[in-house]
Amino acid sequence: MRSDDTIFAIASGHGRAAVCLIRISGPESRLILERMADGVPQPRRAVVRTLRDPATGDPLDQALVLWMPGPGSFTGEDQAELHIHGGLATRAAVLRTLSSVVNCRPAEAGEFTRRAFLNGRMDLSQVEGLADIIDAETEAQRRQAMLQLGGRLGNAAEGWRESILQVLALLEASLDFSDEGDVPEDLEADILRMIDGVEGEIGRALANRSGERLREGLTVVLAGPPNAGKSTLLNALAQRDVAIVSPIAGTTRDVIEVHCDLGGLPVVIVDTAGLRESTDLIEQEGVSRARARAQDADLVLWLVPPDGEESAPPPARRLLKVGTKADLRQPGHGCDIMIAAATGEGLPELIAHLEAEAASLMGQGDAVITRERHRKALDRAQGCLIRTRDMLASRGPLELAAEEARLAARAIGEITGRVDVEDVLDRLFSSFCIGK
Ligand SMILES: Nc1nc2c(c(=O)[nH]1)N(C=O)[C@@H](CNc1ccc(C(=O)N[C@@H](CCC(=O)O)C(=O)O)cc1)CN2
Ligand SMILES: Nc1nc2c(ncn2[C@@H]2O[C@H](COP(=O)(O)OP(=O)(O)OP(=O)(O)O)[C@@H](O)[C@H]2O)c(=O)[nH]1
Ligand SMILES: [Mg+2]
Repeated sequence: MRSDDTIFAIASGHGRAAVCLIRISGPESRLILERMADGVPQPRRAVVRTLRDPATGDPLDQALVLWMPGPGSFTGEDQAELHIHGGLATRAAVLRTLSSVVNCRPAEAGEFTRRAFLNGRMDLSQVEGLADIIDAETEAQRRQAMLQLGGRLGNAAEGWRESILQVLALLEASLDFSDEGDVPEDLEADILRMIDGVEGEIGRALANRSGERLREGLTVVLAGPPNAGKSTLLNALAQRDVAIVSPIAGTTRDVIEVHCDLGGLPVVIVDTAGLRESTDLIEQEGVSRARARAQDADLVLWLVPPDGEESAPPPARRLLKVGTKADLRQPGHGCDIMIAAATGEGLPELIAHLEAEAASLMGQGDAVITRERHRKALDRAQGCLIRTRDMLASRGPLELAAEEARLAARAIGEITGRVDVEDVLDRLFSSFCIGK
């Protein structure tokens, strides 16, 4: 895809709408406004203009028109916006005219933001923050994404990288100026202290996994024998009729996911097939999917019906034993919590428990890293730093210590996209919607 093309896209949602935003970026943006909108307005001043087909003079729509010249614009190049009426035919007419009056083409997913990145308007960690803002479903996710867009991770990474480059400069100076090929003693102490400082900060960032959990959402799997009341509980938690409930054992076969907002925290509740030996091929598949999801879950709610005490839970990282159909049984069972999803009994307690669990795993909102990509880069950087330090401390070859420091700086550079991130870019931008 050529990056000097002029691109356009509908940046607002599709379907029937009050207003539709058409976004344009690239060198022909000015020409588009001259031909279709009777000239170029003052920069960043919204004006109402009649859009026309320049070939016929035909009025297409009344639009709010914006001119945002580069390099200060979002993409770093000339941009225009047409806020038109939302009708389907209006949209079609404006888009058709756009591609016929000047040389321009529809944008790819994330292409506006890709240009902003390529033009140095934002670093890669900020681009990820922007992607997370679009995908945020809860308040805590939105906050975290805003902090990343604001540069919290990018600034930290740049700071670490600068410190490592300082270490590297001192190592290289020692290489050049010392006859013995080692570091002067007082300098060595300084270098070791600097390495320890950066390594410690990176270690603290790595120790906090709540950012990744918050971005992904906490996965809670409902598992148990058939008829335990899993789907009834899912419907109660979702507050809508998502899953089929019936007195027939083996009703649920597919995995059903519902995204919930528990006090601003994202929790994905997963209903699964009741676990039992079955000769039915479809049910067997459902049961094996249920086991797989339980194994991966952050938390499994193991639902035990009044007559189901003998069944054994599947392997799970964390498991809460929930007695169901409390209305049908005597109190006093070996369960962590008792509910009757059909009547609502015990649900506030269960929800409070889930909220507390979610808060303890992702509630602080103070995590610097939010993706596995960041974790992998920092892990590598930390390994390199530790090798740099060990090499120095054991009077190993200075060249090798310097090389490890160089690799550490490179690994950190991947976070902001300073170094080889081509493969990351394609994946990231394709996760955006068209028009972003
Ligand atoms: N209509 C509209 N709304 C939008 C956007 C947009 O592009 N268009 N955004 C896009 O995703 C977000 C806002 N982000 C933006 C960031 C920078 C600039 C921009 O052109 N800045 C110029 C001018 C600033 C000024 O001086 O007023 C600059 O930084 O120089 C625009 C939007 C969300 N809302
Ligand atoms: N009395 C009573 N009945 C319940 C309660 N919860 C569920 N049931 C009934 O138990 C039966 C099974 O409920 P489901 O929610 O379909 O059970 P399930 O665990 O999803 O079952 P499978 O999908 O077959 O694994 C239905 O008839 C429900 O109405 C409850 O709290 N009290
Ligand atoms: Mg079910």
